[in-house]
Amino acid sequence: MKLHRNLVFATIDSLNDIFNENKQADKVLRNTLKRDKRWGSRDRSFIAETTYDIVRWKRLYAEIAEVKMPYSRPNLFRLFTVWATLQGIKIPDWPQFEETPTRRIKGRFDEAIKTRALRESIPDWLDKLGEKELGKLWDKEIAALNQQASVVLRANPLKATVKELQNALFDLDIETSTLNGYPYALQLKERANVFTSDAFQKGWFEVQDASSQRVAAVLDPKPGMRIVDACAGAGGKSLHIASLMENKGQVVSMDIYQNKLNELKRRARRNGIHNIETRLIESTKAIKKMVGKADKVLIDAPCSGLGVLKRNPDTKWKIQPEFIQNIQDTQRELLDSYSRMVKEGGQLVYATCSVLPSENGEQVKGFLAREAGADFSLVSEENIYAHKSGFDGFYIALLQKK
Ligand SMILES: C[S@@+](CC[C@H](N)C(=O)[O-])C[C@H]1O[C@@H](n2cnc3c(N)ncnc32)[C@H](O)[C@@H]1O
Repeated sequence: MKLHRNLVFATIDSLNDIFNENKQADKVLRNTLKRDKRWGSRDRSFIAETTYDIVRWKRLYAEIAEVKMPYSRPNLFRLFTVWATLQGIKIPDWPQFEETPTRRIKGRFDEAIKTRALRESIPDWLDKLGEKELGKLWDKEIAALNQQASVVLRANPLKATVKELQNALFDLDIETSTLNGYPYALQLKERANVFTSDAFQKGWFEVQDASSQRVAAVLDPKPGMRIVDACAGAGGKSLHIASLMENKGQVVSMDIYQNKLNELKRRARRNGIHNIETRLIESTKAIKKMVGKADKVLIDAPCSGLGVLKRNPDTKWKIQPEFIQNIQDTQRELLDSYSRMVKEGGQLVYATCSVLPSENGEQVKGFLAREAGADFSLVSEENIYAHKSGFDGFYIALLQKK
């Protein structure tokens, strides 16, 4: 592979924003990719994938390159050199690479990967926490979470069948395969920009990981029901739920951020969905109004996001142990408070995109042991691990109210 100057520079600029300016990787890349209209899809994927790779492997590469934060521009080039050398790419003789020794990279790599926290490129505290919580599973799980995520779509049955969507994409040279056990999913055989397709503009599909598609499946909403999606965000699950209800009944999508709910409304319009009502949670009033009124409530709780490291590798560098502690307090409060919206005989689904038992099964166990959970019983729970499923790590528990 030949390296092109403007693509490498765009990658270095993106890394600078992510590492030194503490900006979110997906937002930084969205901006960088707007920079030059002449870039084709290969150029764009080079910038995006190289940036994500270097973010993912930051600790390992920094150890090999012997550089420390904050990274100067020459140090960002050293990180890039480690990436390129390990990929077997020849380093060009540009002045930016003059100071970057390539000879010792392979030897230092062999030495570094003897230590798991370096090999998997994670902070020491996270390695300790993962081992404490998952024991032997952690080794395989963190390795799987360091793999690049595959792209999975969810067909919107209000607009198209899976077959119709597959054919429409095939006409655009985008090959997909169906996934056993995920009735609306199509997995892309190769990465492609699906957002520019006519099918996307017409609301035929959303991009949604296979594990995430399990959440609405477990909730099992039926036409005519009233469902509360209490942490709806931009609506990934709400849209899925509403589509399964065939636009009949009501989905009340709540969140504490209006901008996310606005995005949800935009997506609902594209999806041809009319039965979602968004409600901003500004105080406990919004919850009190709904106490005992929902057939089913989904708490897709804010979490550490450790199950989705494949697609958000910068989470490794952004979260701190205190954040995980605080988010667990929030999860406990949400379970106690939002479960009150379930009517008698109704159901509650608690889900996270984390693989830590302390955010998952232990939260549910704690809830069931408290007064707030006294009327509930556990029907089923799924611990979805990336190393077993091949998709995101998730947790989904279904609870029944007496
Ligand atoms: C895991 S994300 C939800 C993702 C969303 N359900 C989806 O499928 O796209 C968790 C959401 O909880 C929201 N949140 C955080 N604290 C909350 C609270 N106290 N009450 C309700 N939502 C909250 C966040 O804004 C975020 O959108």
